[in-house]
Amino acid sequence: MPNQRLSVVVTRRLPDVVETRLKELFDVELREDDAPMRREEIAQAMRRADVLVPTLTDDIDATLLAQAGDRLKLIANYGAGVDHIDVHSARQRGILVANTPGVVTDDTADMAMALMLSVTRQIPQGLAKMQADTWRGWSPMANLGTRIGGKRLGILGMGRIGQAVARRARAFGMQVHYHNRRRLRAEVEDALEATWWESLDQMVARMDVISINCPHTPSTFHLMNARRLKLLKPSAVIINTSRGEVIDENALTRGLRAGEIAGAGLDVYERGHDINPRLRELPNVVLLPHMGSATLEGRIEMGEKVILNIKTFADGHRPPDQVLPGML
Ligand SMILES: O=CC(=O)O
Repeated sequence: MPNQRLSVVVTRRLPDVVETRLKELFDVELREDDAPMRREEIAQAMRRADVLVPTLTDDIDATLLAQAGDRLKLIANYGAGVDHIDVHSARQRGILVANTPGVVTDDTADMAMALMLSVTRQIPQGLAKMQADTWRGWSPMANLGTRIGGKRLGILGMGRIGQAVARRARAFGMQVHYHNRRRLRAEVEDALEATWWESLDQMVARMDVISINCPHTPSTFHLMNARRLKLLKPSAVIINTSRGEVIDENALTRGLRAGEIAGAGLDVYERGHDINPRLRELPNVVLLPHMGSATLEGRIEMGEKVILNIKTFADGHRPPDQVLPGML
């Protein structure tokens, strides 16, 4: 629909520069405060807007999509993961879905490394000591962590983010292994010096650190289930910067409590911010509030991607970051 100002509803507050640009280009409704919209508000928005810009805190399921009017043509998600959107239902209703891949890659990979080092080098424990003023000076046997250099890192999901983690891990001297539905092309694998495992079970059993970097889809739900978690070496550490649903959180908590897994660094949880309370009590766990992609630069670039997706659609083309059900 060229030469027409599209009506766009955005469900959360975004960086100022992004909101300003959206106002220049579209007939946009922005949020006054940052509270997530209620389901009913989203349903209403989907009846009056051409484009909805939701985020991962909005559950755009089939029931909600059934309430969308004929007007809604595009869901331009602010974020890379689209597991909160029923992409199949949207397609059946002729609603396009787009996301913001690429711009969250490096920030999320940085956070995976930060979590890995936090867990293995006990950084939060060191910080707590300093804050409690209980440090009484250097001692050879105090604050002993584990070295990551020379250790085996198993990356589960070798897409953009997995590969960015691999490059960082190589720079830290780790041996990189990965499991992915599809094996990487030989030259990509060689450049990353990464070893492919066809069997996830076999890889899991041999790694010192596991990093979860696959998206959450029906086939990755609880990929790290109780049985597989039991295959981990008791000295192994698990890092998750992807989606909580890939790990059975209760089984992980049990394994950590029982000493069957040495530690975990988690940025994401199975039930959003409703975290298994027992996880909080564990000393060998570093928990972060889903901040893997949280840099101002990244958030602005995500906004630029959303705008490009909407603008391209407004010009009568497919959004560059269209998500199709078959891609999941
Ligand atoms: O988790 C963040 C994203 O999906 O962009």
